[in-house]
Formats: sequence, structure tokens, C-alpha cells
Amino acid sequence: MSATITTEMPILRVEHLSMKFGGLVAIGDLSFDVRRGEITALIGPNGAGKTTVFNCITGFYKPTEGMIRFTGREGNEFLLERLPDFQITAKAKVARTFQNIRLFSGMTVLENLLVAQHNKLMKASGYTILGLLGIGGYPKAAAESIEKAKHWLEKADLTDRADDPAGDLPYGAQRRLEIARAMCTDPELLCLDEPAAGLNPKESLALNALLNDIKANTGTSILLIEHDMSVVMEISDHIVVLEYGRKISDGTPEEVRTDPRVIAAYLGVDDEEVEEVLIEVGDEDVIEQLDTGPDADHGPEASSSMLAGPVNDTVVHGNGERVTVEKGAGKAAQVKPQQVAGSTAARKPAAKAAKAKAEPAPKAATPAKQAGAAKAAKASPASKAAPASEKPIPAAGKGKEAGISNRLPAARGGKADDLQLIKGIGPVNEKKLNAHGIYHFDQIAAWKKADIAAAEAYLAFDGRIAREDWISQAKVLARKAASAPATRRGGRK
Ligand SMILES: Nc1ncnc2c1ncn2[C@@H]1O[C@H](COP(=O)(O)OP(=O)(O)OP(=O)(O)O)[C@@H](O)[C@H]1O
Repeated sequence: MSATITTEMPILRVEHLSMKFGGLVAIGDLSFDVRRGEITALIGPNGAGKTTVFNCITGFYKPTEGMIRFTGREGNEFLLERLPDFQITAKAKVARTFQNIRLFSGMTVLENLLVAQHNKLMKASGYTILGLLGIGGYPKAAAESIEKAKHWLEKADLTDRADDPAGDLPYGAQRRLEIARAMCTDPELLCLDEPAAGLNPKESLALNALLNDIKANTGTSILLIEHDMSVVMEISDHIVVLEYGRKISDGTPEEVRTDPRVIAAYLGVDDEEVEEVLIEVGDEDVIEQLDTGPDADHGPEASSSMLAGPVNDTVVHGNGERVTVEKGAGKAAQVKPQQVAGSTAARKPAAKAAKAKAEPAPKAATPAKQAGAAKAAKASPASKAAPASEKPIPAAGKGKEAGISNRLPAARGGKADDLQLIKGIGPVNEKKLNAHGIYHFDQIAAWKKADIAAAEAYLAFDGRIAREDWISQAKVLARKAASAPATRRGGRK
């Protein structure tokens, strides 16, 4: 099928998509557009259904219901749910990367980029030995492939590593190589599953630059799943938010970050990072009012559900929306926005309290900076808690938790390292780690498999310590701390 193409026409239109696994509705009646030439982010808490959406788009799963309409540059239209996966790549020109890196680690960086163009080269060879021997279009196609590989090596800042085995690259470079490899297939739509997972801040910036370059210079549209809000908010033109397989918000980064339903769903982070995200969002009213303690029905220190504050609570947002949280619904579904007249007047003094917690902000501080200051104040264990040396260390406990081998009774010299400099550790996790006798980067750097398992059991994580590579981050920070032992660094991770 073919149509007259306009830039307004979305490259991908997902309509009433549902995916059921037995009795589990992983995706329920989901509709959204991926606009041509833009970066669209799909975010949501763990298990919200993001990867399932990707798997439906790329043909790994056949959806239970719904349509996925792809319209290419030439007006060529495909219903992806009807195509086998190899045709989705070949015909519709949809490329994807995965949560876990899937490179040919024994091949060189350059070879990885050439292998990605195998189909084109085989076609040019006419699938005959004569073609490979240089008769026909093969030599020209081979030269073009090398040129393309060189182009993407440069874009991904990997030229100097071209001859190294892909498996020897640092993590962030491997992520960029995966994207470069996908780009060598000339995709019209590039689907990236958590491209920033495990990257350090410098690597995240390099990733942002690469994705912005792709957007600006290739016309390839990008759909990405990402938990790292610094990436999502920085580069996305459009964000779709899922919770429990349903869409709860859809709009620009600004619209999404101030949407009360999204704040209730915690912008797709784990329970432990709720506080951190709310501070990042900068809505101090919400931070303060959601910080009113656990819902008695759920018991103390339960799950994220109680972190949304007491049930039947009403929260007034900075933008004047009054939000009522009711019993018995999902976190986002609990939120009912109602406009409140005289929004500023309606704000409670809670904002003042939140600000009072913050360090004095510079004169013309932006809300984001103030939020950062609030974060810094909240993040400082020394300012809130009793000195670590006075804290009781949990007795050698039962189960996995007892296996963290290198706990300390107190921070050395009474001064803990700023564990929040490890990407993935927020104020809540830092507190928990301190409470468990982990105060210093070198302690985390020394963790072995059993320690990681024990820490994950305690933090209720599932593979995140490895995914975010806390150990490598801790090693780097431990080295820095050793060279400047008196300095406790602050600031954003
Ligand atoms: N093949 C499958 N069989 C059964 N259940 C599945 C399958 N794939 C996904 N699910 C379930 O569907 C739900 C959505 O999972 P999905 O992996 O899509 O979430 P996600 O938002 O990508 O999560 P994360 O951010 O943790 O990667 C989960 O409850 C998951 O257990």
C-alpha cells in the first residue's frame, strides 16, 4: 500500500494494542504515535510493559489485539503485527537494540559494522561466487559498506578503536557501537531498549550527543525505552508513559514531568528512588505532601504503594491541580486531577518546609537548582541521622542479607563517602546501605558475587547492581577518594 507522505504523518501508529500472557494483561488497549524524525521515549515503572511493546513492534511477539501501522518515507505502509520479524527489519526498516548488549564480542569494532551490512552485500553479490570475485556490483557495494562503517565509527567516536575486539570496549562505547551497528542498516525507525543502562554520566552525555546527531542528520525516527531521566528529559521530543500496561500520559517532556499521574507513578523508577525522582521533578509541594508517612493499611516500610502517601489523601500541585489518591487503584490510576482556582493561594506551606530543608540557594536559583539543593540537603546522612558510629549495626542476620561480607560498624573517621555519586544510588538507597554498614566506595568496589546478591536482597533489586555497574563506578570513585580523602563531593550524579 502506498500513500502521499507528509512530515506530519507519524512513522508509527500503535492502535489499541493489547498483549496477554495467559491471564496477565501486559499491554492493555494502548494507542500512541511515534512522530517522524523525532525522538519518542516510552517510560514507566518496572514491569509496565515497555519491552513488550518493543517486542510487538519488532515482531518478537504477535499482539493479542490491535494494529501497529508503519508508514515509511516513500509512503510505503505496513501493518507490522502481520509481518514476520525478519521482514520488519528488511522491508519496514525497523532496527532495534536490546537491554543486554548483543555485539559480536570476538569480532573487531569495524567487523561488527560490516556484518550489519551483510544482507546488502549478499544481494550485491547476486548470491554467486562470480559476484564475490568482483563481477557485477559487489566491489562498489563493498566500498560503500566500508565508507558507511567509517562514517558511523566517527559518529560514535570509535574510530581509534576500530581494530579492537568489540568485547574489549568500555561499556558506554559498546552501547554506542550497538547503535552505530543498527544505523549501518539505514533504519527508518530505530528502537533502543534502555541505551543508557549502566552508563556513567560522561557516557550518558556521549549517548545523548549521538542520538541528537542521528535525529538532526539522518531523518531516522527514534523510539527509546529508558529509565535514566537525565537522558529522557534532555533529548526526547515526546514521551509516552505506561503503568501496568496502560498509557497514563503522553506529551512533551514538560507536560509529562508535571503530570500528577506520572509523578504518582514515579517517572518509572524503582521504589527506592521515589524520593530522588520527586526532588528531581522539583515539585516541592508533592515531595512534602507525599512524604507524610506510610499508609497504615500497608504497614511500615512496605512497597511503593505506601510511598504515594496515605490513601484518600489530597495533594495540591504547584500548577494548581488538586490530586486525590484513593484506595484500591494502581498508583497512577489513584490520581484524579481537578483544577483548583487560585492555585498559588491554594498551595500549602509545605513548599516552605521543603525549601527550609534545602541548603540556601543562590540568589537567582532556578527551581531545578533549588530542587538540587534540597536533594543535597536530604542526601547528607550526617545532617539528618545520628552519627554512623552510634548506629547499631544489624546483627549477623538471617538469609542472604547476612552475606554482605565487608560491613563496618561506622564510617571511617565518622565521615561516609557520598554514595550517591554512584549512578543508581539515590538518597533512600544510600540510607539503607549506611544502615547496613556500607559507607565507603571501596567497600562496594570490593563486593563479590555473594555480596551483590546479599545487597540486592536487602535493597529489593533484581540485577540492577550489575546492570548499572556499581562495582566499576565504585572502583573509580574509591581511587578518587583515596587521592583526596578529606573531600566529600556533592552534586548531581
Ligand atoms: N514472555 C512473557 N511471558 C509471560 N509474561 C511476560 C512475558 N514477557 C513479559 N511478561 C510480563 O509482562 C509484564 C510487562 O513486562 P515488560 O518486560 O514488558 O515490562 P517493562 O516495562 O519492560 O519492565 P522493565 O522496565 O523492568 O524492563 C511483566 O509483568 C512481565 O512479567
